[in-house]
Amino acid sequence: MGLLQDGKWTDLWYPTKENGGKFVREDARFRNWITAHGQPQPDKPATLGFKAEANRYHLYVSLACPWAHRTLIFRELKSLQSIIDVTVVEPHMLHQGWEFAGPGQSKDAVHITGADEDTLNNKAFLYQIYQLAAPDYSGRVTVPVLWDKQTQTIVSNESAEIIRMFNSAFDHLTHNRVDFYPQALREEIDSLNKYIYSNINNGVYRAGFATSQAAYNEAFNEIFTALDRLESILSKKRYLTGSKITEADWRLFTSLIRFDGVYVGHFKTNKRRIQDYKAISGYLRDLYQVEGIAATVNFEHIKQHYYFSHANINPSRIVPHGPELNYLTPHNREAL
Ligand SMILES: N[C@@H](CCC(=O)N[C@@H](CS)C(=O)NCC(=O)O)C(=O)O
Repeated sequence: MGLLQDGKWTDLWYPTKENGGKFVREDARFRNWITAHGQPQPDKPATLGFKAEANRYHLYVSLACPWAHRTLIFRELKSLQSIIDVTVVEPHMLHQGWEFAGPGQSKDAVHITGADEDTLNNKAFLYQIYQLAAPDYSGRVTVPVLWDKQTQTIVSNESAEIIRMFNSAFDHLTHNRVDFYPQALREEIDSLNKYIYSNINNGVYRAGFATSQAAYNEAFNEIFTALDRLESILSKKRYLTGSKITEADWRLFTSLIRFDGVYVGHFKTNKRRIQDYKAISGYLRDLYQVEGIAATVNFEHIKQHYYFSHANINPSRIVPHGPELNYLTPHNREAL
């Protein structure tokens, strides 16, 4: 685990000491946009515009990562599978960060089924993809990465923005006009996203990566206060904003699906399991059973990543076999 400093790889864990033991997530640095016609977003003049074209863009993802998982879900639900191809990194993120399968693997690497070689750029490590895009890059090397084959650069490494692009920029090519960010619900979705990001999506990391009891306590309390609030919303509505699935649901989904299998144990978010919340657990099964979604969930990569990569949290690197999970039982939420 590490980061690039002036284009050079440095093996460093997150600096929590200077923040009283708190984990503070760094902002993503590549923030350009793909639009149907290639102009930059009108409200983001500093960014470059990229034109939506078939087979021009490539996704680098980890199947373990909740942020990357969002992009795979949108690729699936927006019929982008044949237009945007994907490379899956190895789940173990070790001294050289994310790495690909294949002959260039680091000596500590263990190949896990489902990880790919980088046949597009022929690199061994994800940081080398960042170096291709910006030879003097400084910052963390994260997934997902949306790569432009034409200009050989990274369009975006911010999942929240990649899914917005996927939601609409390619509609004229795919003719899939399902809208997960409809105009009338934008304010509500934005406000849910903000709340869920800080208390759940990033909340579990703030609990798990905390290096002081106080920082852990704060995150832990915020997570379970938020889950109680979501339980109350979801006992009255099938999805967060009502009867239609929106972006806010998919952003919550990728954290919920990792909760009982990993966060409860590895990140110590163990006041309750998702299974113990009647409404949230039914809602999670409902989303999991949407066509195409189960195939985007890989529990082997998820468990291998967290338990094996974070040796400061789990020094033995033993990956637990349990718990038994079954998201295919009836959700009984149609009536809501
Ligand atoms: N803001 C980014 C966050 C992505 C992120 O933090 N990904 C994690 C994996 S779950 C990562 O690659 N971490 C490597 C690191 O922090 O060094 C997004 O949502 O796209």
